[in-house]
Amino acid sequence: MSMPMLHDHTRSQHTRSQHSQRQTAAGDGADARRPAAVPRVLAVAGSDPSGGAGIQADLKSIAAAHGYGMTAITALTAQNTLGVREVHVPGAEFLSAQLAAVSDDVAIDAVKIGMLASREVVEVVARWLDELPAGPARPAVVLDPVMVATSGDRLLDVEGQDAVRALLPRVDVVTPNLPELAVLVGEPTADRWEDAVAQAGRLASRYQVLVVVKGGHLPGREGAGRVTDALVGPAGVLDEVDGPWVTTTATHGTGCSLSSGLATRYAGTGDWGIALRQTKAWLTEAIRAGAGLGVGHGHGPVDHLVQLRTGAVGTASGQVPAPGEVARALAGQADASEGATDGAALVARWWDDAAGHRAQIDALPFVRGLGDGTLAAAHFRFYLEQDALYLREYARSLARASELAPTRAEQAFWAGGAHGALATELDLHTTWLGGEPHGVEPSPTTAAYLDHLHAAGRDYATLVAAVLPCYWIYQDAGERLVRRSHDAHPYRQWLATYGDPAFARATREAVAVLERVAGAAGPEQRHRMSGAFDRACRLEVAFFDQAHAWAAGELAG
Ligand SMILES: Nc1ncnc2c1ncn2[C@@H]1O[C@H](COP(=O)(O)OP(=O)(O)OP(=O)(O)O)[C@@H](O)[C@H]1O
Ligand SMILES: Cc1ncc(COP(=O)(O)O)c(N)n1
Repeated sequence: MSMPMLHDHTRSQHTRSQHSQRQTAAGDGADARRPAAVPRVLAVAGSDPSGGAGIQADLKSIAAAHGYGMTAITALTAQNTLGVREVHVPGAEFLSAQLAAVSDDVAIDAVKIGMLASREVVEVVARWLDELPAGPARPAVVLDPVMVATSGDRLLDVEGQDAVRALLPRVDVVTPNLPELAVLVGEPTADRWEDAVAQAGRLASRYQVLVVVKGGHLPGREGAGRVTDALVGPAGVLDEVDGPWVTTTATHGTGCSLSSGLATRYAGTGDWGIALRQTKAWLTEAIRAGAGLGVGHGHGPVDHLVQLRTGAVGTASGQVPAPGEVARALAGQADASEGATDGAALVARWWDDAAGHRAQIDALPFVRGLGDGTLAAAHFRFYLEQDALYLREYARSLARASELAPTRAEQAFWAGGAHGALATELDLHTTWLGGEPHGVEPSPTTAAYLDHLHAAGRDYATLVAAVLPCYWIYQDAGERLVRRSHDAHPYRQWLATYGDPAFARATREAVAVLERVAGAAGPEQRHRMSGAFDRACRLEVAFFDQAHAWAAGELAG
């Protein structure tokens, strides 16, 4: 239930404002660009004809993150999964022409910079970055400081390596692997995670840039079975995202894929922490599926578009699946049940299991009446009154989730949700109910739902699972309702609230959090989560149905 939360919910905009300060020395104090529905992302990188790294990987990663990809090619390589045979760097002026052709015409939401080959190329890119607009029109910029390929071949000459440091103050985020990080700070390569994070902190404060430090090269990560990436700013670690280590040779292009996925998801969410978490979850699945592509004899590519094939349709990237999409996709997936160990697959299964509840909601007289406009005004009012009561308490549950959240990004996300729920509750009273209610009590259904949320608040994982259906089911049902609106529809003003893009975004992020928490949970905790999720789905059905049950009781009485 609960209408879309009428807030532009919390996003950590630290780097964008830092960036604005950098770009607006004249002090225009411009704000960050708003998150884009379909981010337009430019990859400035080299070409890998075998399709696993470089611009080819970037375009697939951008597509997997639901962005629109564009390219400016810095260098042509003749390489495959075994190694790089030749590199051809076109004249620098031709790169300038490509960059200008795109930015003169297209409003770019994010830029990913990869292989730069030489100092000359670095300088062209630096000049172009300097010419980009400041303030909200400026794209987010992610630099993957590619130096050496997985195969050991150099992709940036020594002069270029020095020059690339000059790009750091011009970008928002840099994503070095451990050897690249060491070169950038001028220190030996870290062989302990704490040292790598400390190095990233020094780089961040020296250049006032955010650093995503990647653990893929850390000694011992194979034995540990986990691999961690961290988002580090000048003041220290902002977020740490860890995931399972996948034993595979299909790691060609992981760095390219991470950086372009990150740029795209940042442009779509406005939050680096969320973008990193979503990207890492997607990349782990892509690495896992890579070997199945059977491409090449060396370090094979990851399967960027794994979601198209397995049908974990977009959940790993935080997208809300269309009705039936996950169910259809999972029907063809033999192993996506008992053995499901990763969060996205698990959550996809819970959602699939809720398909019956969702169909029930669509068939309820209340929802059908709301769709075709025949719903009685008294029923609608009863629903709104209960929704207002519900939202007041739901806000407390979201605040509790914020209190229990293990990371700053999740803490901020739930706090934003709590604020939004309260704002919506207030709006229900002022806009829809004509003032504060008098003598309205929670119905048995509302009370049961609130009891469920309250009981779930003892542990974070269960609480996240319990609060999720309010976002997801509402968004799912709302998507179909909003399509039924028309100019003469008596509830058109209400139906319009279902189309709020901020709520759709919040739902995607909430699902991404649930996936992360489910992925990290143990078997017992997962059991509790699935029970809490299912009960909340059932209560959603009852909540939508209660106006009619109430009316029937009234009539009978
Ligand atoms: N075997 C693996 N299993 C799971 N995740 C991995 C694995 N190897 C790398 N990653 C992840 O892939 C991303 C890239 O990490 P890595 O440290 O390998 O960077 P990189 O060296 O720049 O990549 P590339 O191999 O493209 O050069 C990170 O998010 C990292 O956590
Ligand atoms: C054009 C190009 N850009 C980047 C890489 C790095 O990717 P990896 O380190 O996985 O080989 C590459 N091999 N080729």
